[in-house]
Amino acid sequence: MRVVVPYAGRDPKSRLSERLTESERRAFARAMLRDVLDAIEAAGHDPVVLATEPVSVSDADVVVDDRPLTPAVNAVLARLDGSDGDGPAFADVARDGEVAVAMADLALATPEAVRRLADAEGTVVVAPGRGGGTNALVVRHPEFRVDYHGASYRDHRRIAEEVGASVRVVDSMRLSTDVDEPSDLAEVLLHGGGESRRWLREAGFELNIRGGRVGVVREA
Ligand SMILES: Nc1nc2c(ncn2[C@@H]2O[C@H](COP(=O)(O)OP(=O)(O)OP(=O)(O)O)[C@@H](O)[C@H]2O)c(=O)[nH]1
Ligand SMILES: C[C@H](OP(=O)(O)O)C(=O)O
Repeated sequence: MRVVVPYAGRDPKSRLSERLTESERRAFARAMLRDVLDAIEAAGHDPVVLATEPVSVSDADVVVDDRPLTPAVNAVLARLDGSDGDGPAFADVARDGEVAVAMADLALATPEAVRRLADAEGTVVVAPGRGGGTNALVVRHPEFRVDYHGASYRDHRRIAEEVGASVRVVDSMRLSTDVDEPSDLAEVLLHGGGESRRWLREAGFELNIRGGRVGVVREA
């Protein structure tokens, strides 16, 4: 299945700016993107980065679309009813009748988690993110469209209901953990296995285990 991975490379991960400089956030966002692409490929699926500006990644197509997240993803979903876009970029979406969308900040994603998402039945499959977001979707319904930000998990369930889609929710710690805030860095150190964890370790981050929830500290 085609898995679209939205990626905003300019000033990414602004909610991490109290811990990371802008160039560090760019490098860390790239490391997370790499982990997501690796998980998708190892699951036997076909990632395509939907990027706001050109980005070089090995083993994955990149399509540049500088529109905001929601219209950029909806232009891909419109392929499912053949009503938008006639370039070659997402021709396989129309052919297959299905497409997945997985965010580039799912640093804990594994091939198993991606397979569970892709194999779930339902004409709309949703993997909720912490705090009300939507970390991954499979769309097999031609009329479903996204509306990201805010409580998008709730919005996507409502939109799916309105178009008559059958909804399945994937309950997955690995897909629900998007890395947005400093406390999420602890999850990467605890459960990550790829480039993102390596990048944090090399940048001097360690777990801070002092009672209560585990956090992170950075070596001076
Ligand atoms: N193509 C595209 N991807 C986007 C856009 N905005 C965010 N993304 C991607 O969508 C996913 C979720 O993004 P967010 O966590 O909401 O935003 P972020 O820019 O990564 O981080 P913050 O600045 O902290 O909000 C990430 O994979 C982003 O790279 C956009 O305008 N276009
Ligand atoms: C794009 C947005 O991501 P969040 O801001 O929740 O990480 C959402 O999932 O709607």
